[in-house]
This record gives sequence, C-alpha cells and structure tokens, in this order.
Amino acid sequence: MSTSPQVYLQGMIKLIECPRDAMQGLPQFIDTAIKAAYINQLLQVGFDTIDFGSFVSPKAIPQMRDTAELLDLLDLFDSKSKLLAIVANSRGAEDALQFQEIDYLGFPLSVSETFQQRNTNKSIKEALHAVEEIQNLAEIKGKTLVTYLSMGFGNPYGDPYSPEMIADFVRQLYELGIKIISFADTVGTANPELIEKLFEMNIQAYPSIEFGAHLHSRSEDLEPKVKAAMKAGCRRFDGALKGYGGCPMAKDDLVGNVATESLIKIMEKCGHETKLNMMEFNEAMKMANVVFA
Ligand SMILES: CC(=O)SCCNC(=O)CCNC(=O)[C@H](O)C(C)(C)COP(=O)(O)OP(=O)(O)OC[C@H]1O[C@@H](n2cnc3c(N)ncnc32)[C@H](O)[C@@H]1OP(=O)(O)O
Repeated sequence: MSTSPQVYLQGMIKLIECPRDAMQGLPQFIDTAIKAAYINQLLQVGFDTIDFGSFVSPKAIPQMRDTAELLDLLDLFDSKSKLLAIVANSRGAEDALQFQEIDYLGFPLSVSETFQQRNTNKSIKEALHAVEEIQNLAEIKGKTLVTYLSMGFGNPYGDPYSPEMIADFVRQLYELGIKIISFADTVGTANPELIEKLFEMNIQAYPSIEFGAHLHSRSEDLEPKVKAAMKAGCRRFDGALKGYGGCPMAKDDLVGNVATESLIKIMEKCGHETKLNMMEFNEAMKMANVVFA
C-alpha cells in the first residue's frame, strides 16, 4: 500500500549537519583554519543546527582537540544555524558551557554496554548518571542536552537489544527532563520496519520529546529508511555532506554518515521545501572535496 503524501508533509523538517562526525575519525589532523573555513561555509547554508565539534579527551578523539579554538574563528552573526557540541563527561560539559555560542550539548548514550564502554569508558549506569549531571549543568545555563541513543537499532557486539529496551531508555531520559533524543544507527543495522516501529511507539508515548534520526546507511538503502522515519513522525535528521565520517570507536564494518545531499533529495521528493541556500550548499560541497581529500 502506498503512503499518502500528506503523511510526510506535516511539521517542519530540521536538518542537522555534522562536520564533527565527518571529521572525527580522520587520522591526519585537519588544520583549525581549514575546519573553520568549512564550518563557516556550512553556516551560510541554513541548516537548523551544525554539530561542529566536541569537548572530549584529546586522546580518545585527537581530531577534535581544537574545538575551543575553532569557536573563535566561526562567523556566527549572520547565520541562523545553532551550534551543537558533543560532550562525554561533566568536565566536557563545563568546558562547552563556557561558550555562549553553543546552543546544544550532545551526549552519546548507548543501549549497548560494550559500545558505551568503548566510546566513553563508562557502564550504561555510569553514562546515565553523566546524562543527569550534564542535563543539570545545561539547564542552569539555559542550554539543551540532545541525547543520542547509539546502537539504537541493534549492535554487532551481541549485547541484548529490543525495541522495548529502547522504550525503557526513553522513559528514563524523559524522567531526567531530556527534550531531544536522537536514535543513532551507529553501524547501519536498521531496516525500515524497525525504524518506523521505534519512532512510532516513542513519538506516540512522548509527544513532548523531539525525536531525531542519526542514520548510517549505504546510499542505495537510504530512501526507504528515511521515509519510514518520516512516516512515523520523525522530523529531525542528521547528515554529513557526501556521507563522510562515522564513529571511529565503532566496530570495523562501519557504514558512513547519511549524505546530506541524499537527505535533501528525499525530503524534496516527499514535498518538503528544505529552505536551504543551494548556492552556498554547492560551495560547501566543493569545499568538502578539498577538506576530505
Ligand atoms: C557515536 C559518536 O560518534 S560519539 C562521538 C565520538 N566519541 C567521543 O567523543 C567519546 C570520547 N570519549 C572520551 O573522551 C573518553 O572516553 C572519556 C573522557 C569520556 C572517558 O575516558 P576516561 O579514560 O575514563 O577518562 P579519564 O577521566 O580517566 O581521563 C583520561 C584522560 O582524558 C582527559 N580528559 C577526560 N575528560 C576530558 C575532557 N572532557 N576534555 C579533555 N580531556 C579530558 C583526562 O585529563 C585524562 O588525561 P591524561 O591521561 O593526560 O591525564
């Protein structure tokens, strides 16, 4: 049965561009000035949010060690985009919250015990405690914590997984006052049926929470996945130009980020105007060729 176009059209789409995710795993350090030039170009495009950097251990993610310096080089005054920085402990949150320019903190929570350890050296219990601390710190400063649920569609480590487990994580996050939760398909295991089910059950149960999709997918599989999320009411999508990147802490068979240009095409097919400046977007695409060469 085909889906009525109306299903896709309700509500504004938010596109979150993730240069941080695109860059973080690259072994050769990208000069801070080059990062800044690229992000400044992205700031001209009109994305809702730019996930631009992270305040984490430079030993864990060496590429992002210059996030504080990078901020000084960003031209934010004529951009409507908001900035998001990833943090993985209270120390990182305190560092990020010193910067007025940052609107959102992002925390990588995981439903996989193995991945939570691997990514943040914490158990899930410890990570949930960190979420609580960071949420409190963010609230004091009037900022919003976005919580990612990585391995949200299954994991390659053999850890337990079920949609009901996800619902339980969402309940706990709701009780901590979390307003935005993004389901991350960190290694690209999701299928359209699971995506629809997960978004539908959680959006219906928690209408006050904004749910997002941080998918990793081969481009040929992407459209049905995005449509499944949209059909279930998801209106927040993460992507990275040309599909660069992915989490370096994840298992070896990592699939890249969702290519933003593919997301835009799918949104347009579904009748959504993305309201992006496509001239600036095309400039950013040209720059990506150089930054990620
Ligand atoms: C799915 C995704 O894409 S998520 C994004 C990618 N993943 C990430 O960004 C997660 C990064 N992970 C981390 O930064 C780490 O696992 C941590 C910091 C959260 C925890 O690691 P731990 O080793 O337990 O931290 P611990 O507190 O023992 O400190 C270890 C070192 O990191 C440093 N460190 C800890 N937190 C921070 C921070 N927020 N900023 C800078 N340095 C830090 C410490 O000073 C210490 O340095 P030293 O060895 O020179 O003394």
